[in-house]
Amino acid sequence: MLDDLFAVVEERKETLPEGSYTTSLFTHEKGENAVLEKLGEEATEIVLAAKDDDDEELAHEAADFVYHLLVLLSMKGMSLDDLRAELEERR
Ligand SMILES: N=c1c2ncn([C@@H]3O[C@H](COP(=O)(O)OP(=O)(O)OP(=O)(O)O)[C@@H](O)[C@H]3O)c2ncn1[C@@H]1O[C@H](COP(=O)(O)O)[C@@H](O)[C@H]1O
Repeated sequence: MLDDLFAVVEERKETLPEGSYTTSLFTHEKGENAVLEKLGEEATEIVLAAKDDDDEELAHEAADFVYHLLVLLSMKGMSLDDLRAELEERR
């Protein structure tokens, strides 16, 4: 599932379809700073949701965070394999 989402992100980066939120992140319309800001905001929202024991909100914000993290990895020319390799090293 993460691989499917990452493939969509990579496809948006390649084709830049109009009207796509992901496209707006890969262009000057929003750009890398917007992705970094979102990650910061969502990290805070994750912490608050956890503190409030709000599972629904926690899942919502975690999903937002993961999506923006995949966009950032793609922006940096990285992939899920880089993440997997790092996690594997820790086993
Ligand atoms: N997973 C996501 C995804 N998660 C979050 N977002 C967008 O991220 C934006 C910013 O999130 P915010 O937290 O500011 O927005 P919010 O949820 O309204 O605000 P809060 O409630 O969190 O405060 C919103 O416009 C969301 O729509 C996403 N946009 C796209 N995707 C995936 O990417 C695919 C391609 O999307 P497009 O590029 O738009 O075609 C989609 O089919 C989805 O699978």
